[in-house]
Amino acid sequence: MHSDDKVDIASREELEMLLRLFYQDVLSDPIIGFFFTDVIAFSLEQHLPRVIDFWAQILFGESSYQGQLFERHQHIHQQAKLSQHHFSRWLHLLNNNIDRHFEGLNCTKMKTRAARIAESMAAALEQKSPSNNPRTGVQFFTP
Ligand code: HEM
Repeated sequence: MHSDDKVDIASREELEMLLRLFYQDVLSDPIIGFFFTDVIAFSLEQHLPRVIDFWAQILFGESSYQGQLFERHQHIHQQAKLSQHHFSRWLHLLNNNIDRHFEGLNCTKMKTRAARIAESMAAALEQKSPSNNPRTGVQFFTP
């Protein structure tokens, strides 16, 4: 579907607009909202600059992101398991917000990269998960 009133994500201002809408959905979401409201003491205003840096690096080639992406999510995962259906929901909300407001190459890039990062993050967390492996029955941590 082509729409003339949509533009590509081309600046930090547009990233901020998109991410504010995304986190508005995330925070009130019945499936993943609790990670942000109950599991982590989450502050949107503290989080936004880091997440804008993160995406500006991927989309605009800035070298702005200084964070610890995996460690942050591993910390969450240790308190409440981040499962595949949480990642699917997160991606769904992101893709929805991108498609509702923007259109173009950076949109495709953001959706593709998000899916790839989510996949590798989920796989890495699963490996370190403090639970039984359902496929092999191997117990990684003794109670
Ligand atoms: C179910 C999926 C996810 C949940 C529930 C989730 C939740 C969170 C939460 C609660 C934080 C704040 C952590 C803190 O302040 O200590 C955070 C940080 C962050 N998340 Fe996620 N996240 C998910 C998936 C992703 C994915 C797939 C990406 C990237 C494609 C991502 C990118 C980020 C970034 C860049 C930060 C900032 C990290 C930093 O401070 O350096 N998240 N996430």
